Amino acid sequence: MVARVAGVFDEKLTEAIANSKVLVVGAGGIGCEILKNLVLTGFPNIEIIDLDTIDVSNLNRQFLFHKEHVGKSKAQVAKDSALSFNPNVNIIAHHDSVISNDYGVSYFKQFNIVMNALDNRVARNHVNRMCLAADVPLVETGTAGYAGQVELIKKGLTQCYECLPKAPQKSFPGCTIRNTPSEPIHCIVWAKHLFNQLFGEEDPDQDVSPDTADPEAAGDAGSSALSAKESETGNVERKSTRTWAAETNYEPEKLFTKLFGDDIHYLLSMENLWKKRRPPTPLVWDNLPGKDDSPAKHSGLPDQRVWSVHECAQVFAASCKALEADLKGRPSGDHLVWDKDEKSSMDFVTACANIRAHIFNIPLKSRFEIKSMAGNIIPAIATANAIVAGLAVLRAQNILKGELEACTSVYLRPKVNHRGQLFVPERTLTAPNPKCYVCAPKPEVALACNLKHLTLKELNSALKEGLNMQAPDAAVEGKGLVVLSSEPGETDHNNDKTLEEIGLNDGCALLVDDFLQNYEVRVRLQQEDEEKSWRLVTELDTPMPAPKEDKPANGANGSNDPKPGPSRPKDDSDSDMEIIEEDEGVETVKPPKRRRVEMSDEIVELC
Ligand SMILES: Nc1ncnc2c1ncn2[C@@H]1O[C@H](COP(=O)(O)OP(=O)(O)OP(=O)(O)O)[C@@H](O)[C@H]1O
Ligand SMILES: [Zn+2]
Repeated sequence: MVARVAGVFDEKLTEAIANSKVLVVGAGGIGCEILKNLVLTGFPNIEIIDLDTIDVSNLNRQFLFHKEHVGKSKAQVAKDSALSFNPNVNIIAHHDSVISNDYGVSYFKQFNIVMNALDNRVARNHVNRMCLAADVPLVETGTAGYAGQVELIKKGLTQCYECLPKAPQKSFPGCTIRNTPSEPIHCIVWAKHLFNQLFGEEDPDQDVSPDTADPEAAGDAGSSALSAKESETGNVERKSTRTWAAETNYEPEKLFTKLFGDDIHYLLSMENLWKKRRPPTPLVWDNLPGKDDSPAKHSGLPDQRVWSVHECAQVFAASCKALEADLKGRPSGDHLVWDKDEKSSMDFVTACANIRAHIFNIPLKSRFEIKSMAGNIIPAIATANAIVAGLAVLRAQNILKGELEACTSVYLRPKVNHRGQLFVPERTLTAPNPKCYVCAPKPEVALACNLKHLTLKELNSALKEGLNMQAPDAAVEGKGLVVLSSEPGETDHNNDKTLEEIGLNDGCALLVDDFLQNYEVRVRLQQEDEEKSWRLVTELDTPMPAPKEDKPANGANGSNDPKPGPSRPKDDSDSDMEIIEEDEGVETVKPPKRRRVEMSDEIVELC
């Protein structure tokens, strides 16, 4: 099949398309559709970037990919398949992260339009900045289940991707997770933390053992358990869970007894917790509910069925052993990264979450349901991707015709609204937020921290994490003193000095820039004695205009992006699923094969 579009569009558009050059970022669910549409519409010069390889789970909706392509570069295969529709198109494929020095401002400048088909904030923020710096119109797309969105981002004309604050991650108090879970999600978060404690990157904020500092337990928490003997499985919370597990050779029965027996006894001894709650029931390995279930109870798809506690314990044992073997096969100090698509990781979390749920009288869930909840996932819908990609290419045509004012955002609603609309366009473009710390003429932000404690190394992380910079350089305003340099080695000797030690005090301002992103921001330092780490204070935090009437409420579909009015859906797609939000940790190097960090990691606040 060869697409022929001559005569379909008016002369002006045909010519504009013929002279255009378009960059598509992401060759996943939406990216494949966009590429196909561009090729069929006669766009002659297209570049496509994707860092990933094709997974079997992509095949159900990323139709440019087939079974024989599994393991190959998404960008390259997308190119090859798209060329079969129109071999006359010039497509350049990059198997690469868009967040790479190779794609600087001058690279972006060569395009008339950039089209984002990404699945994470980090990459979206980055492309947003590159397009602002290069002054290239960006068509930003996203879907979340049946909902979707297409919007134009154009310097000086519209809001940028970072003009509005992002929805905070859903958080649960640490003591709910560790001591008093009451919903399945609490057990799922606990199970993911346990995975990290045993096999992943250990994080002290993800402790899974009973929390004796729980204010509700009021001081005498667990005194009886503490005074009790040091059990065979190790005293509760005296060693790190990992150390103890390694010493016991990850013996499933011993792990089970500690986690679901001893620790629960310990929690029971925190009597105040159970005065108004149903107390948990410790489990005994040899006597688990469901042991004598008839085989009929085990029929049906294992993913859709709720496993008995006995089955969960068996899956727990098998997955523990598989994960231990995986960990042992790695160089010392390496760790596993939880991945909902990795069988043992998902089995482990399903089993642990359900065993804990049973203990706390919380309804058990199927593996399928837990997978959705563990990744904050909703199904990825191929038709939503296709519709959004279609709208995106229509917007690309508007842009080429110079009709920027007509490029209002369009929202795909999950259901027809009271006016009978499935697509809801904005009436006008939304102007840039003058307080945006990215696209304002003089971007500014405050960094609240304790200058006596925050080191330069931590400042570097704060700028990277908080401001999504890749390689920040920072100099003291008015003095020109360079305190952070992106040149390796230049300021490393100061890494462990605190900001106070290098002479920075409350009210000082740093001029911070990221050469790669062509982005400069003034960072005011704000001394806060109580601040344990750091916090960005932006004026974006001021309330935004109320949602307009006929749009889905913010986050209505669980999307990640708190735009006023319709939410900006996020398309963190997965096999048959789509993640709404996660603390993205997309690799920024050039990986031939990535292993995405897909922890949705609800930020757990310690109470
Ligand atoms: N920094 C980046 N540079 C280039 N491509 C990226 C980057 N971050 C994400 N992507 C790509 O954006 C695409 C998003 O598409 P989509 O949401 O459909 O993902 P996907 O194909 O479902 O991936 P998976 O199911 O493996 O998570 C993915 O192919 C992903 O590899
Ligand atoms: Zn902005």
